[in-house]
Amino acid sequence: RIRHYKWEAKYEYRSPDCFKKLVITVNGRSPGPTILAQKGDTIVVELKNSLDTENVAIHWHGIRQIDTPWFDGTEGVTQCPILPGETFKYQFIVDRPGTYLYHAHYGMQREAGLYGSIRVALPDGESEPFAYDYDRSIILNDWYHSTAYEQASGLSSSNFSWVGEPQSLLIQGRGKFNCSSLTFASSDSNGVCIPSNPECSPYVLTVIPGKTYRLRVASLTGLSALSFQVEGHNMTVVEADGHYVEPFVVKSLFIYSGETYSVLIKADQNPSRNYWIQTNVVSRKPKTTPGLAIFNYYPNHPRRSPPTSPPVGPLWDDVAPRLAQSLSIKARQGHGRAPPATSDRVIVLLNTQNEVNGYRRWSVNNVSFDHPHTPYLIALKHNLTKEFDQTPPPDGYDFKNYDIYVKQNNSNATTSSGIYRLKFNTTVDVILQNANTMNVNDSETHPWHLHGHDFWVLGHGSGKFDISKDPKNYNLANPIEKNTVPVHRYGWTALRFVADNPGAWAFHCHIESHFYMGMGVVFEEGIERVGKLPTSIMGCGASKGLRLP
Ligand SMILES: O=C1O[C@H]([C@@H](O)CO)C(O)=C1O
Repeated sequence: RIRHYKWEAKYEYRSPDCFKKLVITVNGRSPGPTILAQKGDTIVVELKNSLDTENVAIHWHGIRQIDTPWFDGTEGVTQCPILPGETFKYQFIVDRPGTYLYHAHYGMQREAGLYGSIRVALPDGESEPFAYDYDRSIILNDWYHSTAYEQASGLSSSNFSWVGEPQSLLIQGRGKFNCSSLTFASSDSNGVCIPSNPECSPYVLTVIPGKTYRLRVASLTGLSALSFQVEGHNMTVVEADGHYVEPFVVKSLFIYSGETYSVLIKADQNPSRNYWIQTNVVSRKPKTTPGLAIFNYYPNHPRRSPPTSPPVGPLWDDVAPRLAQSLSIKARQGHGRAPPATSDRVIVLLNTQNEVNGYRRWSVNNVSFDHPHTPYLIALKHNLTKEFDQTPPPDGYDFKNYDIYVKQNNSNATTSSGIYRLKFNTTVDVILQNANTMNVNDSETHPWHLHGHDFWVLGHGSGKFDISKDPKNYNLANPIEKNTVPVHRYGWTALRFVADNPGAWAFHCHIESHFYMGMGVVFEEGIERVGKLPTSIMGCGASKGLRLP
């Protein structure tokens, strides 16, 4: 079946957390419309860029784009940006059931509000390996009052200015900023922040007592790692990034930017009242008040505040329960695909914060990523070797001498547009190695997202990865497949994937500012197998004058 969508991306004034600012909407909404499809469907999105003075591109997060690597929506990697006034047609197959996302993938544009859900159902006649009565989706986000341009300019200036902590947390596009904390006097009179604005009334999830809900929870935060809880209710985790999870029960779910989970929640509490849905920041010292929504037991009034105070989430600086959750996520019995038993290549990626020529950057193996203006896919396919650095970045770092626990001076970092070229159909292990930042006693959580693939998560550990020892403890029996995974503070995460999807694929930290500051790489595989590129993705850099056969 073909599912045809006509979308228009536009800047509009909105007050998602009561503070009025320009938001990118899709057909008037942020989050945008949900794509509802069935496995095997073809999705066609005709996207009109009505941003007037700004380019756009949309990434279909978690969709592998098999046979359509040019519609991955990653500006600079798989396509040229879509110019103002133009309409671009994305067309791809959703080949797997599950919970996915879409969002802008141009500069720091995702932060402006262009994002939404993709929900792919099983084919007719097939059913999930768990039972539920109703299916609901929510996206968690963090929200800044500064624009993506202000943030990007601050990050890329030699007089570095960090984006800081977000002003609020949004649950399905709704949050609450404390308007009275605004310092400029005219705020209320000119309508910049109005606490009673219905746009910032809390999201309400209405449930029928006794019924079980499949809640698809996703995070697209710009910065924050989150904990998510429904007051007084347990959650059974059953899906992660489109794969069935061996069920486990949590009181709070840790979720990192770019991840999706399905949890089952039974409305089995006292039905005469409502409950809080709460999300709060973990891993960074929170300066943002928790986000709240209402878990409304029908027929209580949906706006009736729960009689209790919102639940308190886990301690922000306690890494142990987050690592424990990461280790609990395994493929559901009888459902996972087994990974290859061995790999052909091991790439260790050291994650560091660096100073490069006076600019604050993030790097992997001391190389800070800087993508060119001719998209890699086009440059590779058409042999435009001058368009990016032909020297690949290193497969490792100085394992012996690098101390991941200390603040380094990192004077040796460079920027590069070089990419990893993978032999087609080989098995690749990637070890994400975390380290100290440029501040003493500081290491951050980074959620890494891979385009074009799912990977098996073979292990997580604390400290420095030891190649002679740690692979012996890999989970090869029932590893979960995901497309986004965190590397915890001072820890490591081991992944395995098969380079079997011809194209050029970004792999990057899903923290918007970190990717912008160079925390990413690109993998190429099987470029010779990529079919004729559509001309619609061209028109920038050296693809402008390209003479096509
Ligand atoms: O990239 C970052 O920069 C700041 C801080 O390290 C600047 O000193 C921070 O918290 C980040 O995540």
